[in-house]
Amino acid sequence: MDPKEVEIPGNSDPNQPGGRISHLALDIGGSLIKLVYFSTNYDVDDEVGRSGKKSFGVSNGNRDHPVLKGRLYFVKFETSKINDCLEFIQNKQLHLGGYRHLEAPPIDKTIIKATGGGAYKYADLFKEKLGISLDKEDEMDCLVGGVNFLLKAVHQEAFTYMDGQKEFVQIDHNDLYPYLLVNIGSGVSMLKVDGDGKFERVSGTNVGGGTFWGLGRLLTNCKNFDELLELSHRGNNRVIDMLVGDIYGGTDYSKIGLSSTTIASSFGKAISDNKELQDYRPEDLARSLLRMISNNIGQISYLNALQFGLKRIFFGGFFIRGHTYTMDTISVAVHFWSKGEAKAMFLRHEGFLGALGAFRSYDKHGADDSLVHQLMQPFPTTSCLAGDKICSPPNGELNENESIECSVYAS
Ligand SMILES: Nc1ncnc2c1ncn2[C@@H]1O[C@H](COP(=O)(O)OP(=O)(O)OP(=O)(O)O)[C@@H](O)[C@H]1O
Ligand SMILES: CC(C)(CO)[C@@H](O)C(=O)NCCC(=O)O
Repeated sequence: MDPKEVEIPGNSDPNQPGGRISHLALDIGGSLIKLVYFSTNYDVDDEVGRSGKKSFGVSNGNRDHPVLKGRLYFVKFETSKINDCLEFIQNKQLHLGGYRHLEAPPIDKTIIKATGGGAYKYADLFKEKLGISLDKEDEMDCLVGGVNFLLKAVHQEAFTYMDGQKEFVQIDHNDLYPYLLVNIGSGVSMLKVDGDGKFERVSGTNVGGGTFWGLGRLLTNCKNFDELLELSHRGNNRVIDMLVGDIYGGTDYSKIGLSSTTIASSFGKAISDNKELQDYRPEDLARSLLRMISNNIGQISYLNALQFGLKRIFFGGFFIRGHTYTMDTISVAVHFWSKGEAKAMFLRHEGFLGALGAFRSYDKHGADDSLVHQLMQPFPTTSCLAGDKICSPPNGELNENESIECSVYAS
């Protein structure tokens, strides 16, 4: 794209008098649509500028673009409710926050960065309903771009979770690579990341978040994902999982390092209990299912980390949902299989990696890493609650309905 052919317009944000929205990016996945957008109350920022002038190219002397100070907003919708998402974008006029091809025919003039399979599947719908074109960015590129951005720019983004203890991880920018990124969406992608834009998708599994939600819904009749998570929180997996102790008469199988409480076979008790589905409590079914899927992903992740000699594994994707039991199970699996050698880490903005990567790609043609050049500690806001039809996570760990204070360059 020739920078001369485009402009990034600002438009009014009805929720923020005088606010301007200058960028919107989408990640349209198999289960969820994620939106990231930037909004500012200020016009061109005076404070950061040099020589008392408006801040053109402030922190990067090569740039001759104004700097806008404002906030990044994070919102999500279920993909099956894409019409709610279109309505939200329309109501807030977010679709004007892309870039414009000045010479394109009217229907192709406004362009929004988008990633995920839905950027292909729903391109015509976006054109028909909002009159915008989706500029497709590769999903894996965006995931890696999103994580690297978060790890470098956001204070207290990554943390470990084990035995009920959450600890933020200090990221050394000079010692970040290589690492394994495990993105648990509907399906799971595993990427070995060696640098910014330097990565390989080394593995994946079809047993992921979609499997948990899909099977869980069938087994428990839950009506939404958070209800299923909430159920799992209250359940006891031992009711339905077959443990080593169930097979070994209550004792450990210590010769091969298995304690009596290790799950020998997920859902294994169902073969001999002589019970029907309705005889099990939905709580216990949900717990066994969550544990089975989290364990499996933890183990495959560890095996990939082992194969490529990686000690750090970052887990992202909306399956995790900041849910303590999920994180605990994944961490224990990684710890168990790696004998404490590898470390599972989680991300505060876990579900927005791809959308953030797409957001960053607006700056592809600019200098270095300068679209979002200044970030502060994220803190909660209520600004985007109105458009989000999805409840907050059960443990109150907000990964949506949050904003990050930041600055962007506008063309
Ligand atoms: N409110 C929700 N509704 C549906 N699923 C949810 C919700 N919250 C969390 N999830 C979980 O998150 C998963 C989707 O995660 P994510 O948005 O990262 O992936 P995706 O982009 O939709 O999938 P993919 O990348 O495979 O296309 C769901 O499959 C489900 O397990
Ligand atoms: C197909 C994608 C990449 C779509 O996001 C994801 O759902 C996934 O990685 N699924 C796992 C596919 C596999 O590697 O078996």
